[in-house]
Amino acid sequence: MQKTQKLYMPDAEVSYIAHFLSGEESDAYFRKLMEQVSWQQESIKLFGKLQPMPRLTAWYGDKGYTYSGLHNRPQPWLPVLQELKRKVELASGHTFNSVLLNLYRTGQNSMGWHSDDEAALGQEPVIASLSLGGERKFRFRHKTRKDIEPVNVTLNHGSLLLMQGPTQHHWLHQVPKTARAVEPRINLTFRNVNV
Ligand SMILES: O=C(O)CCC(=O)C(=O)O
Ligand SMILES: [Fe+2]
Repeated sequence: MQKTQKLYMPDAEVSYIAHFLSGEESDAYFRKLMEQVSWQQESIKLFGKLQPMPRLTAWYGDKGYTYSGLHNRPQPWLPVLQELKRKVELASGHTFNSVLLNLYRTGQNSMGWHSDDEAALGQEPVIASLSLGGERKFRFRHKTRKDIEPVNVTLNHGSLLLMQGPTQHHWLHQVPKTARAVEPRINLTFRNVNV
């Protein structure tokens, strides 16, 4: 059942569909993506030093795009990614021309605080984030208002999180490390990139 839950967040528009894909579908997509995606170990510049990113990534789509200071030439769509893109487009009512994939191999893999506010994503980007595999915590924090509490969502196997409207202007998000033993997790963020 695709029940949409609206998160209560001022200055944002975020909704969550916990059971976007069935358990069986989710298992099958997880296995296919582990196998078929060309996972890369990229580096990021942190305090002037090149460091390996604490996760593997891959980029598929129609156009090139700069992300975390890296210019990635996207790889051509795989059939499995086009299939997922179609499902996400139907559910969200938006179209997408690229997907960024993240593979968090252990609880020590993570993503730091950021917002997806690169110019190439446009003024009020719609970002559809599909999660497969181990559950991880996803945190939101308002950029300027200290009176607003951070928001935590557990992104489960087969869930879809939709961020749109002014969300990226006003909020940061992260996937923190966890000391718990967690299964590997794949996240796909579908985006629209204008070049
Ligand atoms: O793994 C996630 O849920 C978050 C991914 C993300 O924020 C991003 O790719 O920009
Ligand atoms: Fe993000």
